[in-house]
Amino acid sequence: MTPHNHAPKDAYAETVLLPGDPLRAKWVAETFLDDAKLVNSVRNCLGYTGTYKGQKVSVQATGMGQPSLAIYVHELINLYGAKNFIRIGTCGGLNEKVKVRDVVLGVAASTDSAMNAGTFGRYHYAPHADFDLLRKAADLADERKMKFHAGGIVSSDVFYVEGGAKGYQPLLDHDILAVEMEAAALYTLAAKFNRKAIAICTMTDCLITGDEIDADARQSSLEEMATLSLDLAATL
Ligand SMILES: O=P(O)(O)O[C@H]1O[C@H](CO)[C@@H](O)[C@H]1O
Ligand SMILES: O=c1cc[nH]c(=O)[nH]1
Repeated sequence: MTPHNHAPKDAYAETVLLPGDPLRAKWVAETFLDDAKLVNSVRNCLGYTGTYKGQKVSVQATGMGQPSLAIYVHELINLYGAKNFIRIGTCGGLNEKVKVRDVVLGVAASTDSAMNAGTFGRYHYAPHADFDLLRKAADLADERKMKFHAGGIVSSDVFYVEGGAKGYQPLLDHDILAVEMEAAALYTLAAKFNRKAIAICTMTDCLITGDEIDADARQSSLEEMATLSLDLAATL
């Protein structure tokens, strides 16, 4: 038990899906898991454990931004023994080849966050996904004939970036596909504690074209990301 999580020590599975949004955690648990039980509701940052295709799986909301995610993931690793982390997020498009509803596998996560500066000093550490998870996720997406992209993303500390897409110009110039707000901290923590992590995100709004997911399509779009991630969890 911690100030952020009142679940007992054995409450979580080794594999944990991590949406930012607590209601996405609830939706995944109630829609796709068998025997889902609420294990954490501190601050309404909901966490559930159940089974998927016979495999024990958890889903824990992280809130928005790297400091918030880092609290939940640090505790999941160090107090709850979690081993594999699959972020299931939304992201903004930064590249015209990524269309609304497309899934992005975050191979590496650049960031403007100061969180790693103290740790790495003069180095610019490159937070990256686990290769095993990445390869399995890409293979599963291919099997489903899903449209996905694998490449660099940016974990931004700022949602409302000055100038919109133009505010990301150096990243646009270096083939970054999308922006979200948590993957860099997740990848860094996973590397530090020898765990596996990947961010799988659905593009909901393109900062270049202004295209947005429409309300009707939102659920079904996130469903592709959720079931791909659960199928990945079932292989671990
Ligand atoms: O949909 P989630 O997982 O919350 O992810 C994205 O959405 C939030 C911003 O709206 C940030 O947390 C960003 O990373
Ligand atoms: O962080 C995010 C997530 C979705 N869309 C954005 O523009 N930014």
